[in-house]
Amino acid sequence: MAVINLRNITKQFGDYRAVNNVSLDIADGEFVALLGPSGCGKTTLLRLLAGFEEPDEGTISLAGQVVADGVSRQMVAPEDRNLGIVFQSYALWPHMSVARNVGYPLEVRKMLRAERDRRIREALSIVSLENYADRSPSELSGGQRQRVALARCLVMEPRAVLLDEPLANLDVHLRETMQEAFLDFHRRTGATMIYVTHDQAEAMAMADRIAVMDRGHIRQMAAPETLYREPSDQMVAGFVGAGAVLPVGDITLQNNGRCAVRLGDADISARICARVASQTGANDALGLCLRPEDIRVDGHGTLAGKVEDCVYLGGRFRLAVRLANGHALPVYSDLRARIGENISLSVRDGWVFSRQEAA
Ligand SMILES: Nc1ncnc2c1ncn2[C@@H]1O[C@H](COP(=O)(O)OP(=O)(O)OP(=O)(O)O)[C@@H](O)[C@H]1O
Repeated sequence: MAVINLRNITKQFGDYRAVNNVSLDIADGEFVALLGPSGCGKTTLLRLLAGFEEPDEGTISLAGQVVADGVSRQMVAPEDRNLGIVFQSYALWPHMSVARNVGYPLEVRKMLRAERDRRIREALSIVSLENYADRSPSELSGGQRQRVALARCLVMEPRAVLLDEPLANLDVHLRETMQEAFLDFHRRTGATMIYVTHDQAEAMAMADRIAVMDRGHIRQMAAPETLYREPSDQMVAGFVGAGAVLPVGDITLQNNGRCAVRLGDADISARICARVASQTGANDALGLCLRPEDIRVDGHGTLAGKVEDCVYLGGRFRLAVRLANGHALPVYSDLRARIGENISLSVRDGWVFSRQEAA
């Protein structure tokens, strides 16, 4: 499976830059999610990779072969890129059995029957549908249909599998089951996978790395835990995970990549992004990202707030707390709290970063 390289890719529709100077390297066998709000350019980036769109600038290489070049206008056709594609709509033939749907791309290529049947059996087994070969797609659930679509791209032994919001049509329960199915597929095939979604939980659950996109740019590309703990800017901090980004006043640098931040009456010790550590002091360009698991409801805490909402999550409560400075903070608590109750919080960690966009 392939190494994929995008260099300075730009795609313009009229005077709107749907993809703006994007560079991206995807390793062999990696599972990468393209995550971002509606209209940020995820699907356009996937379509550029697939060959359905031509870049205005930049180059795309698959396993070292240039397949699109914005300067020379060199383009390898989608069918010659050997990429498997799974869409939101399953695009199965309703009049063909599951097995024939899966084997159809091989039939088109005139592959011999015996080899075709072997590959169909193997692909159906990978997606755990070996007992459904003779059914018609109308006799399957949405999740099973999506697994047929996965098996169909697998028989082609593609360089990589591109998935465009493949779970968007499924209900919440089935989405979780299918996340397991995709992870299992990834483990068993070692395929390079590029997965478009606007659902951060889905991206976090599956991807080795996530590229967070916003208005045509990649804001940050990192492992899910790095995006969550160390977002590079305000957009990423707000889009990935629960929590709050608060403006901070005076910041004093400490040792070991940490700093002291004044927030209301509380002094908080937080981690600080190396890139902005030189900008400490009174600085309203810096923000403090607080995640709920780093905050405790604590009679001795120094950060004061008032409970505005309390929701039972099973095992714990999620409180919406309004701080004296007017900002809202999500907090987890073992105990139920009354709406309007004054509570004190202690903060054991936070992350200070630049609120300005890096790009
Ligand atoms: N063929 C096209 N012609 C004109 N504008 C387009 C075309 N395709 C996409 N766009 C515009 O480019 C921008 C990015 O679209 P894209 O489909 O890549 O976004 P997305 O992040 O996948 O969004 P969604 O999650 O809603 O599918 C949007 O503003 C969209 O309207």
